[in-house]
Amino acid sequence: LPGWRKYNLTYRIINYTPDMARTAVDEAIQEGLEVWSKVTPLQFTKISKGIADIMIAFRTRVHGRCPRYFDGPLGVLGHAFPPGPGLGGDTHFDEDENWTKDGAGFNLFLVAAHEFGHALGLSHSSDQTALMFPNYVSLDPRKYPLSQDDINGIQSIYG
Ligand SMILES: CC(C)C[C@H](C(=O)NO)C(=O)N[C@@H](CC(N)=O)C(=O)NCc1cccc(N)c1
Ligand SMILES: [Ca+2]
Ligand SMILES: [Zn+2]
Repeated sequence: LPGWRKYNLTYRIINYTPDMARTAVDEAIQEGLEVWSKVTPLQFTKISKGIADIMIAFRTRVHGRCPRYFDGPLGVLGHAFPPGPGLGGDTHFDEDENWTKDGAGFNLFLVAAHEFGHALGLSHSSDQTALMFPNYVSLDPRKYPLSQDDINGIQSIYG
């Protein structure tokens, strides 16, 4: 099964980027998760210690026991592991990027929403309008970032 076998998932923000206010990071992450909970029965609960399903961290280059590495400024912006125990669901953002809550640099909400798609079981889409399209397209973050392709994908797992 490509998805989580439960609807109530926990997440924990392990560390914060210095690029943004902590409250702005909390909001961007929460909204990035809400994009998906709005169209599925999924619920997300923030915890501040212990092991969460979705452990979120800002990292650079080779980091911890993560099998994937970051590449400095630009290029890869983040990665997330598909549902499962341990590393499954964990989401990392490349701290060598300039993270913002507006149009400058890379919008954390938009990248987070994309990465959480992976953390919930989605892979990349060839639909240019999809949030799960491989490349970052700077959308107006206030616009609804999910395309029908994204909704079909997530509802095929958690319908
Ligand atoms: C092979 C992967 C590790 C690439 C990585 C990715 O897809 N992470 O989910 C990534 O950071 N891709 C860049 C594009 C690239 N340089 O390969 C990206 O912008 N992904 C985040 C993103 C954010 C918002 C929207 C979309 N469509 C994509
Ligand atoms: Ca990078
Ligand atoms: Zn991706």
